[in-house]
Amino acid sequence: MSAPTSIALRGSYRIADEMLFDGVALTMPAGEWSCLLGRSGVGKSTILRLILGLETAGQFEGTIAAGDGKPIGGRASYMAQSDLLLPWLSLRENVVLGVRLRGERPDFDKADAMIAQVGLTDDHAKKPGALSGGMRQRAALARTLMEDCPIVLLDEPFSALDAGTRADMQDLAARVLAGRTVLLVTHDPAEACRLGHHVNVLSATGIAHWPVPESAPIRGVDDPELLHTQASLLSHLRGAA
Ligand SMILES: Nc1ncnc2c1ncn2[C@@H]1O[C@H](COP(=O)(O)OP(=O)(O)OP(=O)(O)O)[C@@H](O)[C@H]1O
Repeated sequence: MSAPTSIALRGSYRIADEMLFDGVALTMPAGEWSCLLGRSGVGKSTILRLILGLETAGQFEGTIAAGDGKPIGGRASYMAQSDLLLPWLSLRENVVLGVRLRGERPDFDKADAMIAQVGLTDDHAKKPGALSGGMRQRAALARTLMEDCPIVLLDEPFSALDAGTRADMQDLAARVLAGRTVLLVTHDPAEACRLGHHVNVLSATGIAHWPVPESAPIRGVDDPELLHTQASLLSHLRGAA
């Protein structure tokens, strides 16, 4: 993996004549997890797509740049809200899809180890249509974690999981993605406070930086400071809704 880099996005975004957000300044420090929260429809997924250089419905005015000055495309992996699993491929073939698309030889030992870590060994030969929503999300997570990219953008990657599995998958992602520049979009204040080196709340008028506990992520689910921080963040989000 090449060295991680910081990423900064500054600007405004409108759809047709409607301003969606203005005066946004989002910085993702190199090698750390930045979390992005905000009410539904405020533009969180749009920000991920803008960073990746993907098409969006509106127009962005501003700058998006990596700290090392190099292009972002080609060194970022992306887990979208929809799992993007190909229905005609087995779970195992879906997990190695990125490698195949680059014309490289899949490392099936690594893929099988990742499938085991997301708890899907017994299901590796099934097609996505035979998996539950949570199983599909774990398969998509395994595919994302297989990629050896220094920049990782995750759009609600744990939203379909039961509470216990969610905590396990957070632990796994934190371990596998340590040292990478990660942007995690989530609606869950507990998740953001557990995983984030930095927590950002997006609104129509900009980004608020939420203070995180002094302990380093990933934080224990029963860390008292974590519980206090996530409660005050939830109150803030309710007020902002
Ligand atoms: N293809 C599209 N055409 C028109 N408008 C769109 C399109 N995609 C998104 N939008 C609009 O852009 C705005 C931002 O959408 P986005 O998906 O970025 O929000 P979000 O904050 O990620 O929402 P959520 O938390 O519900 O996933 C929304 O108002 C949405 O209606």
